[in-house]
Amino acid sequence: MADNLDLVTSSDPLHPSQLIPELCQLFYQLGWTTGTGGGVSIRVDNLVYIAPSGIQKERIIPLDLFVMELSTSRVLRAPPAPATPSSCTPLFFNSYRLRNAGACIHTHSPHAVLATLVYSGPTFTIRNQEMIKGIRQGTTGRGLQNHDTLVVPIIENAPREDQLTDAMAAAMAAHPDTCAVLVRRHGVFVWGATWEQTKVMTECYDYLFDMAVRMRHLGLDPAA
Ligand SMILES: CSCCC(=O)C(=O)COP(=O)(O)O
Ligand SMILES: [Zn+2]
Repeated sequence: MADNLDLVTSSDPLHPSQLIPELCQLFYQLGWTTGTGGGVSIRVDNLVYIAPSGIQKERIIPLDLFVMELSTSRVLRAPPAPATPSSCTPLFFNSYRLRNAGACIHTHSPHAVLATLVYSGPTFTIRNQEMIKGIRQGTTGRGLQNHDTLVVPIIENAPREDQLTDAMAAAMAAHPDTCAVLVRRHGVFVWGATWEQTKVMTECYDYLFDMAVRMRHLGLDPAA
């Protein structure tokens, strides 16, 4: 395969090849992408930018990135072997194909994981919180109101990431307004129209997961 180095070479700080390493470093500091876990993917039209699998995400550089074609799943650009694309690639593709997302962020945030333990059922629910206003309604793209009820589906973890693909797609179909899917004892996937919207929503979701766990610990009902 031709190296297609031009796909990951840019001096523009807003180019996906520059943004993904920067965001991974930022998210590492938040405990979202430690131990090689979690990740960030960005789509520009038919091009999907993906980090390599099993690599310390906070040390990624533009030349480490894969570029894939959304319509065919073909790899257009790959770093030297033995690198492979993130094992979360089919889950990122769910957000692009089923929601036309512009970016997808996967975190292993302890706040998200704890929320999936405290909420033992198939959904996480919280209402009447200011930070809910940072989340958008999936179907309309409009921002939610603070008094709206936020529902995030929770799917069960699996030994391999690709085994989560169908369950994630089913949860997205059952919850057309959600912009996130929690994976029990694992983390969360958040998507949005742009990387900026996706980052903001991931921060708000993370805050709300933490808030709900703390409220329950205090005997308060986050869904009340
Ligand atoms: C200790 S990380 C286990 C794999 C995982 O859940 C993840 O998010 C990272 O997968 P990748 O293939 O992108 O390294
Ligand atoms: Zn993961």
